[in-house]
Amino acid sequence: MTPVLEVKGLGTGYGQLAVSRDLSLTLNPGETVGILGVNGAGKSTLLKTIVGLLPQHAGQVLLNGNDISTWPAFRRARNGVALVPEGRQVLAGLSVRDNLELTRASLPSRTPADVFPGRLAEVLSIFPKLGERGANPGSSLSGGEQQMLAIARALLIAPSVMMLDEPTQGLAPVIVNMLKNLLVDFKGRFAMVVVEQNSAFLESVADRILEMRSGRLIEVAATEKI
Ligand SMILES: Nc1ncnc2c1ncn2[C@@H]1O[C@H](COP(=O)(O)OP(=O)(O)OP(=O)(O)O)[C@@H](O)[C@H]1O
Repeated sequence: MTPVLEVKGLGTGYGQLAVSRDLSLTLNPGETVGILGVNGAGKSTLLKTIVGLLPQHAGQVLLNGNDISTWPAFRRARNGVALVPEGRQVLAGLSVRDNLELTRASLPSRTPADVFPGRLAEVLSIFPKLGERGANPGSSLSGGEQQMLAIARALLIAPSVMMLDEPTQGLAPVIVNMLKNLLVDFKGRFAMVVVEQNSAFLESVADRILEMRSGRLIEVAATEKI
């Protein structure tokens, strides 16, 4: 089976600063991998590098066997690499509807006109609150609703791999539970990489858990207490 995502010997960092030197990660279609690690370990840097928001220092990123290392972020998104960023990154001054509409630009240019509205209807059926609040500014949403909006945007590109950066951060336990059920529901439809500090959450959604230590990814048993 060709992995949906393969990261080989990846070096990440900012300018002269190296964060990780030799990261490897293989993700099979539909697989969910969790990544734990202390603050500053380089988890967000890894996700941003995979989606093309940061230049890689070394190594390769392959999507369905194709080397996408030199592709800009928009091309990776058009080919199904989605990021649900840390802090949601909802555009506070735009309406909920416009936050969703912006994702239209992330679809390949030859996408038939009826595809986006069809996907939007499907996404709003998963998150009806976003439809009800469509005209309201992004800033009016609660933390949990903003997280749903961030996930909705990622779903609109029909991801083959969705990366979620600390999705439970700042959410009430009842919302974390809803989020857990949502991700469990997504499992198998597309691959996911979930970066989290909440190991119990990862244990309930991930097929396997890796820990980032000293710039490397180390496999840990799903049941091991971190
Ligand atoms: N824009 C930046 N410029 C320079 N260094 C940065 C930048 N962003 C992060 N770093 C540094 O890169 C390292 C890894 O940060 P990163 O945010 O990837 O860690 P993380 O594991 O995601 O931690 P957290 O859980 O706190 O988000 C840290 O030492 C951090 O200070």
